[in-house]
Amino acid sequence: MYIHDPVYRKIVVKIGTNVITTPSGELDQGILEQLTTQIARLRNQGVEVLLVSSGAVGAGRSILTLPNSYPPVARRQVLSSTGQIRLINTYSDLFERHGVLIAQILVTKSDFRDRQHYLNMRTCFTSLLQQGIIPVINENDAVSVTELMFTDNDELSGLIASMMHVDAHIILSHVDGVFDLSSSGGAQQIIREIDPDDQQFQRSIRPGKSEFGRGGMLTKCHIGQKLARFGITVHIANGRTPGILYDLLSGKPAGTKFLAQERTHGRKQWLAHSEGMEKGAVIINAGAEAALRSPTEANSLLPVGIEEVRGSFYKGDIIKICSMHGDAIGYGMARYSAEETRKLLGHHDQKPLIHYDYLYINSAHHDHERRNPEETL
Ligand SMILES: Nc1ncnc2c1ncn2[C@@H]1O[C@H](COP(=O)(O)OP(=O)(O)O)[C@@H](O)[C@H]1O
Ligand SMILES: N[C@@H](CCC(=O)OP(=O)(O)O)C(=O)O
Repeated sequence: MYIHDPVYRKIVVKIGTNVITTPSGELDQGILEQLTTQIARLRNQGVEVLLVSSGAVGAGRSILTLPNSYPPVARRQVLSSTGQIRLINTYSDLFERHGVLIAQILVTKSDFRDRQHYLNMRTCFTSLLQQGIIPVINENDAVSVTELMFTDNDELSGLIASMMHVDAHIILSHVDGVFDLSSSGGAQQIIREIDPDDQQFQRSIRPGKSEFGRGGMLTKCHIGQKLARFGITVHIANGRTPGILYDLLSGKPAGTKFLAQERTHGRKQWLAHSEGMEKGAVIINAGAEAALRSPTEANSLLPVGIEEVRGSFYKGDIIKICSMHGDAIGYGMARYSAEETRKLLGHHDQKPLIHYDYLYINSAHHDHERRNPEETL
């Protein structure tokens, strides 16, 4: 299959556990063959592909059986670290048939925590792509535990998509896309296109996830909206549909598409993914919140609007910005330490704690489905 003029030149493809696992829990060779063939052909046509694949825990489950009484965190560690070998070997063998070399990159949330480390990772991915190698990425489940875990690989792949400034993030699930579940009765329709500013469609999503999946549809849509606002098109489609990647890269309608808005600055994209990585927090008053949320003005966060400083942070650290009600309204990079900020609380005529260029404000409150490790097995 040759695609005449692929609509995207650089993509992240995320494959969920349920896509590549048979009902009995084995890796599904047939589907893996289909997907690796499509990816290899796209790559051989010059499309740059970063692959984020789940399935380590699933593959581990097919290798060994642990007693039911086994502690959940240790279970995930044992299954993922044994299963990842099987998963990556399967990918390596299948891509080799097409003469494509892959690299394995396992990451944790803390790898994205400071800007220098983040940029080092970007250099790594860029260098691999330059060499024509496909990075196959997964969370390092053996060492990432509880609060420093990604919600799921949809979150991780979203972070990589924005870090690498890709044209499209393709989330391959075992369902055909986002269905409109808001009306009862009758055949359910797929929502073909979603404008990232439209909050209404979320009513059609049921919380919860499938067996073996970790995040669920709400997380996928949350990522879809966020990336589309940064200027990255996001597709949620069925990874089991034959030729699905060819269809998407040919511009044929398939699954659900989040329509990309104008591109935003890379630094703000990084800050937008800072949830859980902050070193401290500030509580700001209503006036400051209104200023930061202003749709017409680019305002920085000044000490005069800060009511309280929490935790201990230094200049250059990421901090969370909370409203008086305790809601996280955004993230930014601090220009003062926590101690210096405390001294400046409420003072006028001071330089901003967070300059506008280093500030990201959530555009809406999203329900976020965070699962604990016990629920992921
Ligand atoms: N509106 C919706 N459209 C499609 N699926 C939905 C919707 N709301 C909830 N879901 C559920 O989301 C699940 C897909 O998410 P997830 O379990 O994360 O899949 P995967 O493992 O394929 O990544 C489906 O099993 C489906 O039951
Ligand atoms: N890192 C885990 C996958 C976690 C995950 O997000 O799974 P999924 O919801 O199937 O994409 C694994 O490889 O088993």
